[in-house]
Amino acid sequence: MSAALQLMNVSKSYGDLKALDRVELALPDDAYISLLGPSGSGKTTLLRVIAGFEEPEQGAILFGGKRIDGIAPHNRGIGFVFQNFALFPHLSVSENIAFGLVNRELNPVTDAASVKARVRDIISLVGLTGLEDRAVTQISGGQRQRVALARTLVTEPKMVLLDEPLGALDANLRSRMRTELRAIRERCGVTFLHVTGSESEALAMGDTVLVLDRGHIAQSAHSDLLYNRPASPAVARFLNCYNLFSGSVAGDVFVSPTGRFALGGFRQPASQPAYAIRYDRVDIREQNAPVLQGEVRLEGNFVASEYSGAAINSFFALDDGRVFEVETHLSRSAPQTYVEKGRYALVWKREDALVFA
Ligand SMILES: Nc1ncnc2c1ncn2[C@@H]1O[C@H](COP(=O)(O)OP(=O)(O)OP(=O)(O)O)[C@@H](O)[C@H]1O
Repeated sequence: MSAALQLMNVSKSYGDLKALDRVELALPDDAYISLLGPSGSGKTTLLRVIAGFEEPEQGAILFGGKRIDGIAPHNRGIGFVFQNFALFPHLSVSENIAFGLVNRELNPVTDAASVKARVRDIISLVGLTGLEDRAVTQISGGQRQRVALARTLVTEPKMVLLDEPLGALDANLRSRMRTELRAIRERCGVTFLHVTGSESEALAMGDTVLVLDRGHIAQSAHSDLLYNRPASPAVARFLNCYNLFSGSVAGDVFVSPTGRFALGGFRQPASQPAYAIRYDRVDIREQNAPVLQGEVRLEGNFVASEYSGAAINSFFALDDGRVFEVETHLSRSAPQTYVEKGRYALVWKREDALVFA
């Protein structure tokens, strides 16, 4: 796996604020990469530095083995798709797509027949055939998204950066466009680096998911690994599928203000000790149900449930006031009803917990 893009020790500050802090990164050729992080973690800044809209004050950026920091954005061979699509409202679908090709500084394509052929190919690639002459104000949000992508792809970039590309679409369309974007990328074979604040989008789309935390890469891993083995409590928190407790390890017990949990699960070295149990690894039982060998138990009062189609998420108030979440997949059991404020046992297997210590 060759590294198409490499960032070495890259930092970018705005005044006293370190938006990127010594970022180290190597992205492969021909892959879909998701970049996940909470608001303000530096995702957009990282894209802008790679694209050349911002220059880092420290470090080096290599693309295809050559240094590109200091080179103008349009000479980097990297395309950028903006969240709001940034289309020209007075131009048609094909005119929008042709614009970048005809007007680019480096190697503009001026021969009308070549422009037409390339625009036609790219329109077919992104699935817009039949809409060539339509004004971009008269197409749907998903179609506008494709025009924005086509406008970038027509210039044959070697990598495409997408800043929250599905953010402007409604939920239905967003999930359809996930599959579409992946399919388009596979057809054109260039690396997509897709910024998102949504953990489900990042996990669903990325061959690799990068997690950004306060300006540095907290983890870079395949979706599966990231989900099952977050590298730090911070990554587990962003994934929004773990109940997390801080505390410390004492022998074979994790001691937290909420309770004492017998250890037995995976241990991940970390500077901040924490205990994490995934929402979907917890059983909800009657308060007096027996606890089996190797199980860990907490008690909580039922607050509410939220139905999300394939699963139900139930929320319990623990005795220290914290909220504990349990996800029950409906393929595994019929929906249960719980008594409001009723007291229940929340039970999991020791080996299902992750311990950061
Ligand atoms: N032009 C700027 N001037 C000053 N501060 C900036 C500028 N751009 C970004 N920042 C700050 O840098 C940090 C990182 O911002 P960035 O936009 O990269 O985060 P993000 O992860 O993309 O956030 P969001 O998901 O909310 O878009 C934030 O604290 C932000 O306020």
